[in-house]
Amino acid sequence: MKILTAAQTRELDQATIREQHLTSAELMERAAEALVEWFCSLLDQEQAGEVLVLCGPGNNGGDGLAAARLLHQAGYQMRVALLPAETQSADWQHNRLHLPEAIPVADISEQQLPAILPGTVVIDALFGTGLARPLAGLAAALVAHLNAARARVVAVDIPSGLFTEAPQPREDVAVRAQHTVSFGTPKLAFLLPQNAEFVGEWHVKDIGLSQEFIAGSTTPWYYTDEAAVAGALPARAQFSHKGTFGHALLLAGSRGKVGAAVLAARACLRGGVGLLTARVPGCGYDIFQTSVPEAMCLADPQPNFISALPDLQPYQAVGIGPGLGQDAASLAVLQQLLQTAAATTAHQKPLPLVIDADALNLLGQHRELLALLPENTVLTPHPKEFERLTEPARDDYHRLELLRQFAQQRRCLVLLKGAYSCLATPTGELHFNSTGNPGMATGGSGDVLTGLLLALRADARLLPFQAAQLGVYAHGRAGDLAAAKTGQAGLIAGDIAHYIGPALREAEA
Ligand SMILES: NC(=O)C1=CN([C@@H]2O[C@H](COP(=O)(O)OP(=O)(O)OC[C@H]3O[C@@H](n4cnc5c(N)ncnc54)[C@H](OP(=O)(O)O)[C@@H]3O)[C@@H](O)[C@H]2O)[C@@H](O)CC1
Ligand SMILES: Nc1ncnc2c1ncn2[C@@H]1O[C@H](COP(=O)(O)OP(=O)(O)O)[C@@H](O)[C@H]1O
Ligand SMILES: [K+]
Repeated sequence: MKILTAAQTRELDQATIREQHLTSAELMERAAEALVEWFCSLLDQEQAGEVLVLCGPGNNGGDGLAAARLLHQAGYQMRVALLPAETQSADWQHNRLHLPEAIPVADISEQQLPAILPGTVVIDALFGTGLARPLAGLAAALVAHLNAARARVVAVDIPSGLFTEAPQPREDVAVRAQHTVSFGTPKLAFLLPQNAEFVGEWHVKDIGLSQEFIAGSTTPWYYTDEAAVAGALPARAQFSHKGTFGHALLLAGSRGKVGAAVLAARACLRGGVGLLTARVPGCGYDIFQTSVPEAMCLADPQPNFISALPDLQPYQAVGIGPGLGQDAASLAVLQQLLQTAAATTAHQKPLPLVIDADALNLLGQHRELLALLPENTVLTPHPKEFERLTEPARDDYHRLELLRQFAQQRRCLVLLKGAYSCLATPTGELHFNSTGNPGMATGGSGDVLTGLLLALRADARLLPFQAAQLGVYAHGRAGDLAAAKTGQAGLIAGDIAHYIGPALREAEA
């Protein structure tokens, strides 16, 4: 699903009106109906108590006025407060005229901020995608008053004060909502950690906006939902054999971290690899062979870390990093891997690599090695590892820009991990993942992801981006399936590996 800018959202609005021969008020009515339907499913009249709608002067306020009317008709006890402005939009005026007289309406002023008791349900319809500048004056005072009130807040389209695709100066206020109900497409602001305290849980409602306009829009931002990966995993042909699905090499583990190799290997096998060989330090040989009998194992001559690169000739993809440690000998292995991979081919392409964890940290310390990365290498840094590869980011938006630049410059697929993990492509696209949950914030989750990505990169049937996107999505989906059984607190990384099969099956052609 595409993520559009505020300007594109406005054009989308107009395109929909033209294409479907609507009035803009009719489109606003759809938005209000979608909001109200969602609201009624959240709280009934009794649970809601009095509902206060705060309305700004534009179409976001217009949505609020229309929703107030519809909720009143549904039997909710409504109150409306209007933020004064020199002019109001035409559809605002339309809905103001049609507001039932039974609903009390007050004008907001510095002297008369609306009373908001703790627990009141407030619908924030002050500003939406038309926010033109940071909040100041009365609007800022109102938002501070609302945030101090400890009300239950539902934001319409986007919490007022948040920009759709840009950061706000730090001192600015924005509404802190528990829920944000948005229309048509998700907003970039929803996907960034710095906005989580404002956005709360977000919901995107389909209001029949022009699919043709969306299809024709250019954007660097995408949201990987179920539809984006549907059918991404080709069905297995009747006469396929283990060679069909690739032979992967995993370089992982050091003394005390052999578990990382075990987890990555299990995930790789569950990811459908044909054959898996793991290079582990000498101390890991028995552990590994006992824990993952389906994989082959090449013990390193060193007992505590990996010091020598096996011959790469038999392999269709190589993963390196989980539990690797940062010994100088392992750095030399990484360097040799990068040099050799560029010259080795699988499926007539540079040997696919997946680089994670300490291998990323080593790259960060020796940035001259970045120039050796073969095209379409998959790197999976969490924000700290990404900072070591690049520079500290000013904020989440700046980090996205660094991510985009890095992926373009290095012609790699770079996955910035976390909630809504963001996959950057060599062409400058950013794909935010929709699956996963905070139960996955547990040691080893990333190792499982590396193993799964390795399996999918070894599968010659998948293009590099498809493999990475499917891997990230299925990893999160496996985490969601696992959490449904164990709860988030009880989830451990091995559970994610266990559910990779069911998660991948959902994406099978
Ligand atoms: N597109 C869609 O798909 C659909 C969109 N819909 C809805 O429309 C919303 C967008 O409406 P919108 O464009 O009228 O903008 P909106 O957010 O109401 O704000 C503009 C007003 O605020 C003012 N203003 C701005 N910044 C300010 C500030 N800092 N401090 C003070 N004032 C400030 C600005 O005044 P000005 O800048 O001219 O002074 C203007 O009056 C969208 O979020 C969604 O809810 C749905 O109805 C249908 C489907
Ligand atoms: N709050 C969250 N929501 C969704 N996914 C998460 C969340 N926290 C962590 N994850 C996922 O779990 C994995 C954690 O990886 P990483 O930080 O490398 O952990 P480790 O090094 O312990 O294996 C990533 O894929 C990340 O996207
Ligand atoms: K709003």
